[in-house]
Amino acid sequence: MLADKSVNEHSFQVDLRGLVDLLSHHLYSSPRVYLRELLQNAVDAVTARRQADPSAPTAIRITVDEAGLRVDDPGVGLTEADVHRFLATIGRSSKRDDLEGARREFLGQFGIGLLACFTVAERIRVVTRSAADPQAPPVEWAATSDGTYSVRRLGPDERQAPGTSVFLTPRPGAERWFAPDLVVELARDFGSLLPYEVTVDGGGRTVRTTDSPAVWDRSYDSPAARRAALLAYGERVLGFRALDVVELDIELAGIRGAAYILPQPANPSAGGRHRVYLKGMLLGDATTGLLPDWAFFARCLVDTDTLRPTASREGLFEDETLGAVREALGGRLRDWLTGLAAQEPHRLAAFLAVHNLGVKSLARHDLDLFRIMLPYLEFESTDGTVTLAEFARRHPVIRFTTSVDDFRQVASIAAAQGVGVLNGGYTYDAELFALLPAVAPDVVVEELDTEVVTAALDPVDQADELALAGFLAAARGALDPLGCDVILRSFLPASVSALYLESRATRGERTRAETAAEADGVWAEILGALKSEAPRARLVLNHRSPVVRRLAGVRDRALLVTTIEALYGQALLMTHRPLRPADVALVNRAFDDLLGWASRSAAGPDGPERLDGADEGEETK
Ligand SMILES: Nc1ncnc2c1ncn2[C@@H]1O[C@H](COP(=O)(O)OP(=O)(O)OP(=O)(O)O)[C@@H](O)[C@H]1O
Repeated sequence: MLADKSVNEHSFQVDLRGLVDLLSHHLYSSPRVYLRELLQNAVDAVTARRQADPSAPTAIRITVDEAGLRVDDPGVGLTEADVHRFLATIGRSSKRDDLEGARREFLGQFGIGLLACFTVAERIRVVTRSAADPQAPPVEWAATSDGTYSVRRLGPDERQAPGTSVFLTPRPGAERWFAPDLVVELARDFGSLLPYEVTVDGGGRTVRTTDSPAVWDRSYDSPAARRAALLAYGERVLGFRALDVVELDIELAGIRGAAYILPQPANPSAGGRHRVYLKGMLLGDATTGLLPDWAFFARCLVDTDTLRPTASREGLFEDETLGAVREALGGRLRDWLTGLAAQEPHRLAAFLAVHNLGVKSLARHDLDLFRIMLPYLEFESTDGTVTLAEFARRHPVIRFTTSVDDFRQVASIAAAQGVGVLNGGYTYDAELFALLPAVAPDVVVEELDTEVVTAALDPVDQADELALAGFLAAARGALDPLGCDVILRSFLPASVSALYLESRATRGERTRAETAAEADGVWAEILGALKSEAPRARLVLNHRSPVVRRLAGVRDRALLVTTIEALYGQALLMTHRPLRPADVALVNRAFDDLLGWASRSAAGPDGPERLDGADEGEETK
């Protein structure tokens, strides 16, 4: 193939000022990271020197004065050629030749970190002398934020010891980032776990800002002392006294630290926010992705040397390693939970009192855990708050509703008849009930059908039914247009006069019919075609109720209708469901009429008889 002579190869042109601005001002969320980048370079330089000379000094010193800030490290330093290669070339890093190896050893890797200093400095000056090449003279590199720099070879006496000093001159308006107290705070926040001692000189005092080895790497007299130290450390750094602390030590992934169990319920969708250090340097205190979603009840404080940072060093890079670490840490928390269940049930109970929801969420995906937690997880039921194990012992068939409304509708009635019902209306509960046979094969679980409740109610004697025949006929006539049948049963508690029962199919059909009535054209046709023969709703009148019994003696048909409408309304209200407009109108009318009756009977001298009298009846409608 002949080369196309009209095609010219070009290199990208870079607007240096724009690039410096982009990297220094827009990559990081706050200028405070400038100190982290300086510390990181100093630590990496010391590490690099100690690879060749394990006895090399390690102390890093930060000095703050009127001129600005200075960081001195006794690290590997740079030759003049290194300065041109690494300091003057954006995106080139000495720490990346052998990428995987470098990642394990060094904190930096992208070759852009130093530019973060331009967020607070107008000038960066580096004076450095190589430890690798003792004959090489010291060099000075000075750069300004407009993207220009100069390199100057220094005399051998201008810097004798190998290592590097970085000087920052504050940018006008950014002086507050150089206040000694703030510098101490930043050095502590980012670098308290760094492996080499860091001190800050400024404001007339010298402060050591490193606090290594980390609290989990120290030795203690007893496990109790260790636990107390971990808890105290968590309280100081995270700001809360944890319910419990779980040590995290995953050697393969180079992870050390602890998970602190939140003392208050956490929002499952908020995502875990963890304080993560990479090789002793703080990555962030709201780092996400470290634990599985279900473990939202824990906040971690960990140091790792395998996970990778994003370029801004403010988050974890989502890769396979992070996925594996997440799984391993999740495993640790699960082991802790199962361990508590087996050995310290009182502590488990305290945990569940706060984090019931998290554990339920987890148990849905983890049958082993569900089995272990079965004796401890609590649910609302007609027997009160119970564990599933307790409930199964009392009820051969476990029945549950899938909504809180359904539960309220039947709970007291079912309980009075001895039918046990669990409320599956709360988050995750119905899912767990349905999973129950998978962990307890001899348990029968059924979603509650209103038929079951009806069947549990005692039928009444024929004679009693006959005595109320007039009332029942009036009731059926009044409620038929509302799609509701009327039946008579005898049940406890006697204080409930009427019960409104509606299966889910009935409710669905009712919603369909209402929508069809409002819809027009094609929709009305489609909804019409979906019409089904769902069982009708039922108003179950309670023969044990004194109110219902007394109705047998009422002759006035109008009053009977008003009363049945009032009972229907009362039963509907007990279901806690939204009322249809037709129901609201009916309930209002019924209560108005009842008030009318009551006021007339109270006003008249022989009022009570009037309830049975036909003369006033017409006026009630
Ligand atoms: N204190 C120092 N001592 C020796 N070399 C240094 C020092 N500071 C910077 N360098 C050199 O300058 C290079 C660029 O530094 P820079 O901070 O911009 O990037 P990095 O540390 O390599 O990566 P990152 O962008 O992830 O921080 C480094 O790779 C290193 O070779």
